[in-house]
Amino acid sequence: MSEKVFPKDFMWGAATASYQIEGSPLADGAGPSIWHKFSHTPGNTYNGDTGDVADDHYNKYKEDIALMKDLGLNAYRFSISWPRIFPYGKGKINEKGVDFYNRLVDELLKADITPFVTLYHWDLPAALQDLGGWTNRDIAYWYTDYADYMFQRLGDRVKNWITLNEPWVMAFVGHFMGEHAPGMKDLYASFSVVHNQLRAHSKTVKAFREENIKEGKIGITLSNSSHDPATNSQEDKDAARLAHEWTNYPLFLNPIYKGEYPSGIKEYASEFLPHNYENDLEEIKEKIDFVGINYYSGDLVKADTKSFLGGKTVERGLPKTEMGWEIYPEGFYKILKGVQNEYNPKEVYVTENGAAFDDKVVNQGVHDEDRIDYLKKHLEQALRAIQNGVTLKGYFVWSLLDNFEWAWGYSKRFGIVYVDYKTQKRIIKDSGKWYSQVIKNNSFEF
Ligand SMILES: CO[C@H](O)c1c[n+]2c([nH]1)[C@H](O)[C@@H](O)[C@H](O)[C@H]2CO
Repeated sequence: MSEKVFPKDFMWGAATASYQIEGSPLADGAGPSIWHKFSHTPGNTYNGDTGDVADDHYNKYKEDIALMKDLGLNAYRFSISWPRIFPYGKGKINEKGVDFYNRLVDELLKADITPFVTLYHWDLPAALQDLGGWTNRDIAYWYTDYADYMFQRLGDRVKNWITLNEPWVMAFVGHFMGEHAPGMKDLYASFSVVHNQLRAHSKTVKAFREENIKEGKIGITLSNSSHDPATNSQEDKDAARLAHEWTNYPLFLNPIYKGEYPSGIKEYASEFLPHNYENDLEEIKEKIDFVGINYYSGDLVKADTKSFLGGKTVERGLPKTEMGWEIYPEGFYKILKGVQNEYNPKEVYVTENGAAFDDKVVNQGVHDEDRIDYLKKHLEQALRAIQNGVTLKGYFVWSLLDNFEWAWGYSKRFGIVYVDYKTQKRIIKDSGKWYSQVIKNNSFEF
């Protein structure tokens, strides 16, 4: 393999999520999600932004798939909105919600674009939150029933399934920091949410196996930030290791692959884990087909007795994106290599990588050289990972379209396609044109 070309059949895609792009959250019988309620609660999002319209993808999906085709994508990662299917989370089924995703999948296949479906990207049916949401052990059954229903309805055409998107963010940003829905601030709740998501994930993997979906594959997508010790001191090294075990893939892959939480979590955070959690570990340890890795940035960790797990992040003084995240491509390699070394997954996909910059339309174009530079530097590290034994099979840029960036509303743009929210006009940014060339050449050098 030439040193700058990705393997033959490497998958090139883009990623989105239902609440961030679809709009029409209550259309055609859909029930409210916790993000519908959270964004409609004053003070929770920038400018009071909500997902009521977003990119109007619910109505413009055919136009957007035509855009994907123009860009040359051969895969597309999107999420299903659980409350469109089960308006109350369980029980009554909303056929019109199922129809939308049937139409979306059929249109993707017509365009020769492989669908990669995320079953859960944070938009929990609000009715289930009223029952405790992810803190209620029964959610493992509610979620598995929802997932299994989707396998039955779409499994003849959708072969690649992701159970959960970034369970760490759901658990800690949503239940400890309070900055995401459902807006809780309870560390015990957070660790119960970690544990119940793992139970739901593994029950769903079992249900997936029983559905016997021809050529089907199932995995999980995990958030990661490369944590390096701020100094060579043992205290900083220990703090960086704990931060890695807590916020990155080990918190979930250790139980899934090894049947136990990471050693640092057991040693320093076991009081927060649910009572008798050990009884669930055997069931949680369930083989998956691939690991999805999300990566955006890295940081330094300094020992700090006042911080949770004894560490706080400090900056390196590197250039930052519009999110204030330092640009650290080498961390991408470290995360990818670390996953392979620690768990040796059959397949790895980069299910999100991208950057927000202050994009402006100039002469009907968006000249986002900073995003091209970010993407190129990270693709170099992804190829380096493959050349060093990582079973990386595909890359999904975040995101196809500028979209609703959670608590930041529409103030942060991650798309390779610009969205004018007043007119809903799409403009392919220079980074989108560049990415199209990457796909055509299977390389970031052309
Ligand atoms: C530290 O970044 C996280 O891993 C992360 C970044 N992002 C994500 N997770 C989410 O999966 C997306 O919904 C966000 O839109 C996207 C951009 O913020």
